[in-house]
Amino acid sequence: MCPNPSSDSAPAPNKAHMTAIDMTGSPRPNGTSNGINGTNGHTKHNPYAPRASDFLNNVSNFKIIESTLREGEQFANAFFDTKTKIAIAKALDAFGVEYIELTSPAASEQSRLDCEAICRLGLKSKILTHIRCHMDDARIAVETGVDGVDVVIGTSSYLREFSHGKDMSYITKTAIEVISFVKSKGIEVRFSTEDSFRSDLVDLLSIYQTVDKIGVNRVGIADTVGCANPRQVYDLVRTLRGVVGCDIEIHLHNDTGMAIANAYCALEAGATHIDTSVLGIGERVGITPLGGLVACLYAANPEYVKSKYNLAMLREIENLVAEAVEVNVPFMNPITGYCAFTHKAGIHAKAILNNPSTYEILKPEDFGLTRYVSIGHRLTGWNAVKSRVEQLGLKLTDEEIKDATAKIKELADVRTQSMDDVDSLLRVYHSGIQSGELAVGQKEALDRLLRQHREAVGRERLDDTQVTVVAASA
Ligand SMILES: CC(=O)SCCNC(=O)CCNC(=O)[C@H](O)C(C)(C)COP(=O)(O)OP(=O)(O)OC[C@H]1O[C@@H](n2cnc3c(N)ncnc32)[C@H](O)[C@@H]1OP(=O)(O)O
Ligand SMILES: O=C(O)CCC(=O)C(=O)O
Ligand SMILES: [Zn+2]
Repeated sequence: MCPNPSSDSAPAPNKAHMTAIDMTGSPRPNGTSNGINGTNGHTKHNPYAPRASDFLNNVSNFKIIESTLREGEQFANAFFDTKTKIAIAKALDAFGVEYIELTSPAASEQSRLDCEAICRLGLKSKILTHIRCHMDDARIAVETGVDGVDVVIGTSSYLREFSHGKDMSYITKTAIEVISFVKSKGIEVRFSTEDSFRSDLVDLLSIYQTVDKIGVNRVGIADTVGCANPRQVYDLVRTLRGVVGCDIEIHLHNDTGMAIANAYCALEAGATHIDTSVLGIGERVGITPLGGLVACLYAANPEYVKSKYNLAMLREIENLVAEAVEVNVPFMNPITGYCAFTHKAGIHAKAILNNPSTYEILKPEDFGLTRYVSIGHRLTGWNAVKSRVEQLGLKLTDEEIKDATAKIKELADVRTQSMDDVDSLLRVYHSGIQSGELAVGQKEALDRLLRQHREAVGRERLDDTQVTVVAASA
C-alpha cells in the first residue's frame, strides 16, 4: 500500500503496486507553500519555535556528536568491518555532522587501526574517540590522530560500587590527570559522568566545576540507563549551565522512549552538543536517533537545520546503517518511515491536496522525498479521486466523480484496490459516460462495463500468451 522510501536505494518507490498519487511538483492553490514558514497566510507562527524570552535556548544553535561508530557499535547486532566504518564515516561527513565519535582504540588492535584510518580520511567532521578515565587509554588515544578525546567515568553509586569501584576523590584526581594529559597534546577534551541522573548532584557539580577550571572543552551529562524525563533533563542542564563556562554535551538512552524529547529539552536548557546514532542504535535500545532529532529540530527551525545538514542524504545513511546491522528502518521512523509522507483518509487527502501544511509539519521535498495520497481503499473520498481523475486527464463532473468514488469504496470493501484498479475503473467510467452507455447512479450499467473491461483485458493477456508461445516455438 504505502511507498517504502527506506527499503532500497532507488530514489522513488515502485509505483506499479501502490495505491497512491505522486504529488511532487503538483501546484498548490494560489502558489502557497508548505506554510511552516508562514508564507501562506494561514500559519502565522511556528508553535514549535523557540520562545524569544528563553535566552538559554540552543534549539537553533547546537552541534551533533554522531556516535554510530562508538555507541552504535555497542548495538547487539553491530559488527562493523573497516570498509563499513569508512563508508559510514564518509556518509556522516557528507551529511554534515560536526563530530564523529569512534570506539576506544583501547578496545582492540583493529579498533585502534580503524580509528587511525578514519582520522587519515581528512573529513570535515572532527573525529573523536571515547575512552575510560584512565591514563592507559588516554596514552593510546592521543596517538591515533583524533581531533578530540571523550573521557567518561561512572559517578552513580551503582557504578562506583559495581563497575570501577572508585570513590569521588579518586575519580576527580584521575580526571584531572587524564584531562591535563590530553590537553597537553593540543587535542580537544571532554569529560563526562556516566549515569549522571542517578548520581549525587553535589558530586556532579563539584567534579564538573573542577574540570571546567582546568580548561576542559566540554562536560558531558549521560542518561546511561534512559531513566530521565524531560523535566529532569531541563533542570540538570540548566543547573550545570549556571556552574560551568565550557560547552555542555548530553548523551541520552532511549529505554523509555524519551531520548528525542530529552535532547530537545537539553537544548532548551542550554546544552550545546547532542549525541546521536543513526537509527538510534546502541546498547540495549540505543540513544537519540539522528533522523528523529533532525525531524524535531527542523520542526523548530527548518531554515537553520537545512543550512547545516544535507537532509536529502538521511535516507541513504539510514539504509547504509540498517543494512550493515541487518535491521529494517522502522515503519514509524520520522522522515524515512514507510508511510511518513503518505496520506490516506479522505478528510486528510482533501486538505493535503489544497495545502500540504494542513497535515504535514515536515516538507518531504526538503528531505529529497515524495508525498503520496492513497486512494484505493474504503476510507477514500471524492476529492482525492478527483485529483486522480485530473492527473489522468479525464473529464468528469463532480457528481460523476462522487458516483465513481462510491464504486471504488464498494470494491475496496471486498479487497484493497491497486492504483491500476482505480485507474481502470475511472477510465471505464469515463468512456461509459462519453459513449452514453452510462449515467450517474446506473450501478448495473457500470458493473456490466467493468465486467466487459475485465474480460477484454483477460483476452488481451491470453493473446499475449499465445503470441509468446508461438514466438518461442518458432
Ligand atoms: C556506558 C558506556 O557505554 S561506556 C563505553 C563502553 N565502551 C566500552 O566498553 C568499549 C569496549 N570495551 C572494551 O573493549 C573493554 O571493556 C576494555 C578494553 C575497555 C576493558 O577491558 P578489560 O580490561 O578486559 O576490562 P573489563 O571490560 O572486563 O572491565 C572494565 C574495566 O574498566 C574499569 N572501568 C570501567 N569503567 C571505567 C571508567 N569509566 N574509567 C576507568 N575505568 C573504568 C573497570 O573497573 C574494569 O577494570 P578491572 O580491569 O580492574 O576489572
Ligand atoms: O561518554 C558519555 O558521555 C556517555 C557514555 C555512554 O555511552 C553512556 O553513559 O551511556
Ligand atoms: Zn551510551
